Amino acid sequence: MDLFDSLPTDDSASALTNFIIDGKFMQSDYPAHIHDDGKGIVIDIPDGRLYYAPRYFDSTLSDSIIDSLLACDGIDHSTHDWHQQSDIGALPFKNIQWQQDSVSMFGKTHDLPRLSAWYGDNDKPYTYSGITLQPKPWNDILLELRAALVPICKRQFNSVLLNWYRSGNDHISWHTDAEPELGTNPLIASVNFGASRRFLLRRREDHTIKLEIPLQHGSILVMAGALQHHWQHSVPKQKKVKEGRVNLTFRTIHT
Ligand SMILES: O=C(O)CCC(=O)C(=O)O
Ligand SMILES: [Fe+2]
Repeated sequence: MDLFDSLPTDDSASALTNFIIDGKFMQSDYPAHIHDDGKGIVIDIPDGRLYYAPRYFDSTLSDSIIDSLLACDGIDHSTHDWHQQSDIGALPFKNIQWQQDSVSMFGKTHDLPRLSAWYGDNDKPYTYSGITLQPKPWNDILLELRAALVPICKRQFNSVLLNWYRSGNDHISWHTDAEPELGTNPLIASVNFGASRRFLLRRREDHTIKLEIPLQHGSILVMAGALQHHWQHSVPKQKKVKEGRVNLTFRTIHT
């Protein structure tokens, strides 16, 4: 079966109108409209543009995708206590070789508060938070997800960074995706499965200017324009969230 046989064809367009009130995105001041594809919302923010499709993949398909992304021989990923698991990189994951990355700061190493994996064309190394990652080769699931983005992004990305937030304790701090190898005004497509988490954006030079988007199971968020140069983003801790979440950010690396 083609994983993407069942893209939603239902009344998702009518559900989208709940995100737009008087021409503005949710509680924000930013103008928003429904995209011609009927699946997503376009949000215009100063120096950037966002496309958000809350249910790009239907829930049955999304369930099976997260199941594949976390599958590990001999472990039930949905009940396992991943925060207590050491030696992640040595486990027999079926599709994604997850790893615990760490960063060095002031002579000390710190584990990142999430697990990650990097896949893509093999000639595209990437430096991220001070660590250089060599991508692992594409597999079928990642290629299908990449293909599903073509109608929106009109391009084939050459790499993807996966983040696994094991629970609401895992998070990503304020940052921009403005590494030099992404070029000027990078287009970044973020795909989300599992727990719904808060995705926050704030202006680099004025942190009181903010926007929040709930990234739910099966959603896609595309960040475009000069956004990475003017806005930071983060996924804060949400202590009450017990369920895991996998986020994939597809990117084009220029080397
Ligand atoms: O998990 C997310 O939604 C964001 C991930 C992210 O910002 C990144 O990997 O650079
Ligand atoms: Fe990011």
